[in-house]
Amino acid sequence: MTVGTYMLALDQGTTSTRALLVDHSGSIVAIAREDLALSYPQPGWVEADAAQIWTSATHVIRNVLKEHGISSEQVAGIGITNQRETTVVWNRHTGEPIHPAVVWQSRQSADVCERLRSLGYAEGIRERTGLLIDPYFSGTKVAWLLEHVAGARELAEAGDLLFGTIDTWLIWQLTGGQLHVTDVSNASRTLMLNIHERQWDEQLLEMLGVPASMLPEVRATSEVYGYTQPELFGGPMAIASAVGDQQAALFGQACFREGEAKNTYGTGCFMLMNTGQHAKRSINGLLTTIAWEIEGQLEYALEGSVFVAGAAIQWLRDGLQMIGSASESEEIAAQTESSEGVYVVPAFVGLGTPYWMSYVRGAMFGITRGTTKSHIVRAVLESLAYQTRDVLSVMEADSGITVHRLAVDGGAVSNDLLMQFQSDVLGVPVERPDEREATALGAAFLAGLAVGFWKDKAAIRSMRHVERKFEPTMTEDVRSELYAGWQKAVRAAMAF
Ligand SMILES: Nc1ncnc2c1ncn2[C@@H]1O[C@H](COP(=O)(O)OP(=O)(O)O)[C@@H](O)[C@H]1O
Ligand SMILES: O=P(O)(O)OC[C@H](O)CO
Repeated sequence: MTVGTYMLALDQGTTSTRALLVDHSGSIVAIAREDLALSYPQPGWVEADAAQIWTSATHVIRNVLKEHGISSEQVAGIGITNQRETTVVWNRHTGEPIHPAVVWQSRQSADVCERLRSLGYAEGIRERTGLLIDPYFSGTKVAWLLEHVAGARELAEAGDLLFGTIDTWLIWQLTGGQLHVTDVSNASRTLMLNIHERQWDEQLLEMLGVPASMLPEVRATSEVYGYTQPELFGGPMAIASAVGDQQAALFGQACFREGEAKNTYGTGCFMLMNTGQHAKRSINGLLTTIAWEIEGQLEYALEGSVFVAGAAIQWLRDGLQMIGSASESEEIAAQTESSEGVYVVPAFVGLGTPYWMSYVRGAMFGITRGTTKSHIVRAVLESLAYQTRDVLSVMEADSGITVHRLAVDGGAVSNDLLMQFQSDVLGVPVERPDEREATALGAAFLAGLAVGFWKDKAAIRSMRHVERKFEPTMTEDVRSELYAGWQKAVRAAMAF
């Protein structure tokens, strides 16, 4: 069935768009990347340019093919993976977005959330969507756009507007406006999908004031949806998967069995545990989400979402200019053996799992006259690890499964100091795979299954190898004391 030599993964993340070629052995043979600018028009708001996201996708696909002398015929299929929840609303006739993309981190729909809460919708929403009422999710962002962009409501009612998460926006563009589709994993992040019935929920749409005509068709995670316009890349390529980036990483880490979990350290930090065919309900602020649908089989996951992880390192670099590059954070943090009582709570856009407090903002504690840049940089790195411990504790409590090793991936896992501290603060070994681009691999694998590039999950699992295992070396007393300090810092930030 397969004719191509490579799978192409298009990884559209919060801070960059990347195209990667993956060969039959599961190795990434080429990467092209373009960084993206975000804007922060008001405190707590985060927006992106949807047109720039699309053009960056065309650039990286063209570049990865060109730089490696590969034609579109040599590509067996494209797997798209994307930052989730980020919302684009555009005019179906002109293709023009009516507003910048509202990024997943953005808090501008906090008032919509207050209203939904005050109307007593929390329990129903939780039950149907597996999610909570929070500005994080697309549905409240669409409601906000329809309420705040002049003329949007009328256009939406007339059927002239389309909604999409980034997968939908890219597929619509790649197919010249022929396909308006999404996959179940992305749809399950919108607050509009009933995750048990696998369809848009009319009552939820009514609650949010979103006309059904705006919504894409919901498809499986691994299937050929259509083909790219031939003129874009020198010939058509099959679009064979769309998948939310965190679910993609779960797949890329071969967490196929119930109870297998991974943690991805990118802009945010997301821990997902496969729960098989059961949509497991959390009582501690985890989300229940669809992992993927393959050959008609839906699988679910529990998720802990941390809004600010690598973004805090970018803040050190761009906001405070304390470091010259993200990787320099390791060298500077290593100048001190400990953060000496300094804690940074990077709640720039509120707190996600397990707190879900949209109005909390960041804070720093424990500063003395002796505090230096390296203490602060170290405390920021440590905050990624503490937030992960917050999530892991509730993941174990809600799933009833003890995590004996944590599989990690994402941009920040190249930081050895962070990985060692992570293992220490969890008291659990941390396993870093040789191929750290688990998100892109997951998309390539899912698309590869759809076009017969790989036979099955067993073939995929055999391609995953651990590069380095970080073992805990800290004593339990030190671990408990440090973590107690973090919990105190979070409580203080929440009280501010
Ligand atoms: N060596 C490092 N130490 C700490 N953080 C890092 C390091 N390298 C990259 N990062 C962080 O990782 C993030 C980029 O990871 P990536 O997985 O590409 O994110 P995304 O998909 O969210 O755009 C950035 O926020 C960056 O600050
Ligand atoms: O851009 P990332 O990789 O941090 O992912 C963002 C998440 O999908 C948001 O839910």
